[in-house]
Amino acid sequence: ARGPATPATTLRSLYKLPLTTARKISTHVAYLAKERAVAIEAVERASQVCQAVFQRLITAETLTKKDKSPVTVADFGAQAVVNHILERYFPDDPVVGEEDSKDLQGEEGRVLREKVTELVNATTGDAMSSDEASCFARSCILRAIDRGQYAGGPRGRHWTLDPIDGTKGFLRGEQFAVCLALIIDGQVHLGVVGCPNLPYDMSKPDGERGVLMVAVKGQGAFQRKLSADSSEQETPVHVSGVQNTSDAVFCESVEAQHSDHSTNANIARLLGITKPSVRMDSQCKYASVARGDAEIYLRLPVSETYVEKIWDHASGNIIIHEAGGRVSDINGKPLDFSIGRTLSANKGVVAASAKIFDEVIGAVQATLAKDN
Ligand SMILES: Nc1ncnc2c1ncn2[C@@H]1O[C@H](COP(=O)(O)OS(=O)(=O)O)[C@@H](OP(=O)(O)O)[C@H]1O
Ligand SMILES: [Mg+2]
Repeated sequence: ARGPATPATTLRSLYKLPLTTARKISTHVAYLAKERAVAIEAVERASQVCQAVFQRLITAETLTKKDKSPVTVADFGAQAVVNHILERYFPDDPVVGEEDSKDLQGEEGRVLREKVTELVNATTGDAMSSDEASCFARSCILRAIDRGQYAGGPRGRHWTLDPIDGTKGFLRGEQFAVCLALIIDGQVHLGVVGCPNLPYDMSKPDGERGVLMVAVKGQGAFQRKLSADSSEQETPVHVSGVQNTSDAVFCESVEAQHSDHSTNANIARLLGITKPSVRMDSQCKYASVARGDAEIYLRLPVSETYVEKIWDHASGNIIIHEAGGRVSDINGKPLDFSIGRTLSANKGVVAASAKIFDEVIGAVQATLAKDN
């Protein structure tokens, strides 16, 4: 007698495949399929929260005063939305998130808490039941944000979230990203980066903006239009085919405190690079290398004491690998996501297409040896 239909038996009858082949394909297709879909939904919703804040709260006045409060509202709102969606579908998965609810608590946090609650309800109202919405209006918003307090580590699965990566870029109306990744036994298995201000096609820099990039271990990296409906096509992305480093473009942080521009420039010189660097905030730099807009991402540390955070690199790391590139620290050591909330075993970050990666690390090492 026939048993219930499984993904494998469905594929076998659909495509007239031998069962062994259908089984292989079905495992491949199904691996983290639910996590992938939920992560995309969460990043899309959080990106909408950020864009709503940008439109409503950022004014000429907040910019001239260098007022950071709009980004604070968006940061908390985006983390609340992502954590809420993750809890609904994966209640047992802990989250390592950048924010905690301290600043929203008690009488002192009341104004900010009300702003965040109002924002989340306005942007996600249609996605929430009335019970959920009224829960958000009470205390659930704080609880959702604080689901991000997990310590991380080498065992089991956990998510890591940067609700707004590139806060300064966000305030300037330039590049920022919503970044969500799934880490299993210390390795990144799924990464999503939402880049609301990144042109969809770099050959048309003034064209449509908003890119979502996604990668699952072993399945390649893809981009789609942010906020596209789910039937919209995803297209695979690949790193650049440039073989000669002198033809390469490199990208780096906008902020000189986050990455050493002068050391980056010395490395570029050694590689024969003549084109100016592309300065861009956030993990959009990883997305740019993944789809071949640039060949190299250099993040040479400025401070001896700063330790990189896992949420600033996890999604970008898997997207680069799945697009055919490589990522390591400045000594060529893979980024170690198994330690906890930080990348304490690594110093700095270098990402490049696989063909030129060894040469880039060689130039990084030679430059550092000369400087010391
Ligand atoms: N000292 C120091 N060194 C290195 N990195 C630091 C440092 N201080 C902060 N950060 C982290 O940098 C994140 C943003 O850096 P980016 O390179 O992505 O953007 S930027 O161009 O520098 O704005 C930024 O992420 P967000 O806070 O999410 O914007 C920080 O986590
Ligand atoms: Mg960040």
